[in-house]
Amino acid sequence: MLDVILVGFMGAGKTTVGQVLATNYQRPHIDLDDEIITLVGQSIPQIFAQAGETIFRQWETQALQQALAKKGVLSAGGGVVETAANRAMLKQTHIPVIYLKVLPETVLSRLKGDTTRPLLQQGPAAVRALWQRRLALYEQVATHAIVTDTLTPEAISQQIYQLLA
Ligand SMILES: Nc1ncnc2c1ncn2[C@@H]1O[C@H](COP(=O)(O)OP(=O)(O)OP(=O)(O)O)[C@@H](O)[C@H]1O
Ligand SMILES: O=C(O)C1=C[C@@H](O)[C@@H](O)[C@H](O)C1
Ligand SMILES: [Mg+2]
Repeated sequence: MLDVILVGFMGAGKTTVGQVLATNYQRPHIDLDDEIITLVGQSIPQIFAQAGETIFRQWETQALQQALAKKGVLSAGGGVVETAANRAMLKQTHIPVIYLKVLPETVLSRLKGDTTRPLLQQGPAAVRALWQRRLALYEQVATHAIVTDTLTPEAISQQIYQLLA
């Protein structure tokens, strides 16, 4: 069974913190975006460009289903909460779901110049609107939340460990 699932907006640090947690506590690390890339055999920008977001979300649901049966630390993708079936899976599981909270300003600063996230390419106003719309969705699925804007990945990893101890 997984130990913990990390959710939150793009740039919240799910991948970074998941790697630190997994290394520190000698657990496997699973990144849902990497699982999708392996499943489909294409990069995320390629999937969005060729198949579109709706199909990407279907792959994401399949990857989540598979990941929930694995062991270790799962870093979700930022949009995992977009799909009702994913929210239901996250709410039903007994695995702790940690919401890494981050302000849009922090996201925009951390991900300035990023070209790997298709939903960031529409500019700051669109990112802020997406962030606002998703707020309640992360709250719905989370068992715990950590405000991460001013914390290092190491400090966040330690807070998660303490929350789960
Ligand atoms: N706590 C932090 N403090 C400073 N920078 C951070 C922190 N966490 C992550 N970053 C930086 O922000 C960027 C995005 O981090 P990361 O890829 O972990 O985000 P993510 O939540 O996995 O995003 P996505 O939803 O797109 O998968 C990286 O450059 C990373 O180094
Ligand atoms: O927030 C999102 O919708 C996304 C976040 C990334 O992790 C990737 O899953 C993809 O770029 C979509
Ligand atoms: Mg990530």
